[in-house]
Amino acid sequence: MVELLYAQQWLKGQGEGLFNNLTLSLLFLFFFSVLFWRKFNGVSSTKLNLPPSPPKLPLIGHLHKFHPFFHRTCRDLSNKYGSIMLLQLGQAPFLVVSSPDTAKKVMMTQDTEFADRPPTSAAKVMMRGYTNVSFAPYGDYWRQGKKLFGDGLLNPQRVQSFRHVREEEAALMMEKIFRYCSLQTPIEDLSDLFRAFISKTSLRCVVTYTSQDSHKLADMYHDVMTIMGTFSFEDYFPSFGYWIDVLTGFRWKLKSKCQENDIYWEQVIDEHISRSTHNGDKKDLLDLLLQKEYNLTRANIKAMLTDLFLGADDAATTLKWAFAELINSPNAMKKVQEEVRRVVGIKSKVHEEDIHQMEYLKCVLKETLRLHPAGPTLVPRYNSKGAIVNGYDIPPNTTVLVNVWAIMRDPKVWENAEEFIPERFTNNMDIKSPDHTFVPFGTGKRSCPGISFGLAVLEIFLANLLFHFDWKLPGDLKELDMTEWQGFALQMKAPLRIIPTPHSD
Ligand code: HEM
Repeated sequence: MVELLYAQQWLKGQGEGLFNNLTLSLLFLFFFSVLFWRKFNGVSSTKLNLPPSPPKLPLIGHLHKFHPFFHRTCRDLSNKYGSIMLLQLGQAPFLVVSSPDTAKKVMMTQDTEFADRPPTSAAKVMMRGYTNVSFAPYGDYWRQGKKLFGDGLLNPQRVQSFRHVREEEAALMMEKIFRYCSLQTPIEDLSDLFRAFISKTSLRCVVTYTSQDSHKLADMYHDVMTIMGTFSFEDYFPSFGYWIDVLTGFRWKLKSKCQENDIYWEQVIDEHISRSTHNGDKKDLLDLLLQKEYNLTRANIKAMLTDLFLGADDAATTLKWAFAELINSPNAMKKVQEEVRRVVGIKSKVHEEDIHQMEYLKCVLKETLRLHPAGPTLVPRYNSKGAIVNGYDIPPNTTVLVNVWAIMRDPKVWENAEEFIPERFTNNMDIKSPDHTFVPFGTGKRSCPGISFGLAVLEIFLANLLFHFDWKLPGDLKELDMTEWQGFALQMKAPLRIIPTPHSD
């Protein structure tokens, strides 16, 4: 029972407001678990050479060990049980990989064996039966989707073609901040502006024209990220968890977010179709997705659009961390501002060609992604068939978490691993290091296709923020609170409350 109380504490942290009926739910959980205990633990695993695993409890397996932050608990357990470790979370087996060598096997060498994604209740609903790219089962549909994303939006040539959109939106965000300066009060949360303007930039790249409100989109996706990261009983207790999710209100919340999302995209698509019959706008990604030859239904298209805006939210999250790290590291802030201002010189704003000369700015972003990867255990992988890794048997239908957060903070690999030191990247390390010690976007078949797009957005926004303004914390505050908050992405919990002053030189 003590263990259930631990679990209760943990679950409470996962989704505020969703667990009013938690006690009732846990009673159900206990009742059903007793019923299913024999069935799910009766399977003999004695013949298999399974990876090491901590002692587990009946019914809930290792669930009780989980502090709100998966990646931190996994790192602590891996320090004790090894860099490849099998956990049982409720009824679901999880493989946790925490060393560069084993990560390379799972993501590259044995890529095809682990190229699926696990079924999760949130992705099933939000992604209309896994018909987006990031949760699509490995196969032809996923391949076609990833290619369409590349051709229409994400390949380097397309990313380059959207340069004017990024520059315009960055300039608009600066205008907005200039207006705050005259008020002489702190901006309550600068990261709200990051999300709004990055979403708007992405929306303008995906669909050349829409009258829909992009600020609404930013808020909507922030909520989607939250609900995608909320604990679902069904994911851990597939045989009965659905009904507990109904009781807790999770299913209702999921459906209503999905409907809101649906209505938004329906309007964008309808408007796009009626407009493109009347004028000759340049073809955009939405045109491509609507082409008959690809056989995509409206539901498929909406799922794919959802994918892209989760990526935009990741970029906004990364910008917030980068900015916060700079505020807390005055030396790094001074150095990067000097670089940006030297390169831009007497021009009135940052242009993208300037960025090529901003080596330290790029180091700042890499160091941010090392310490605060948006996906600390990546998007989970899944093996539909049994596999062997490092001589261990991995049972079929295991969810695989590659703990890149732990790998990128491993003191055996990184000197002063917990400190923000952008200089460590002056060796021009690639954004995917071949030895797998630095892999914030994953590697292999399921790696992030949005790297060029995401980095281009981050660089121009950050450079502008550093060029135009000096920044200080309100009152006597010396440092920002860097406490994490885990939704679908790893976020910074505290708002970015800060005072801008226009830089005049
Ligand atoms: C700083 C920004 C971003 C970060 C840190 C990030 C990170 C990631 C990570 C860790 C994964 C999982 C990789 C794996 O499982 O190996 C991923 C997948 C993905 N990302 Fe990104 N991402 C970012 C921006 C974007 C953007 C801007 C887009 C699109 C507009 C995007 C689209 C995707 C898609 C579609 C997938 C799924 C790929 C697949 O399953 O094949 N991401 N991203």
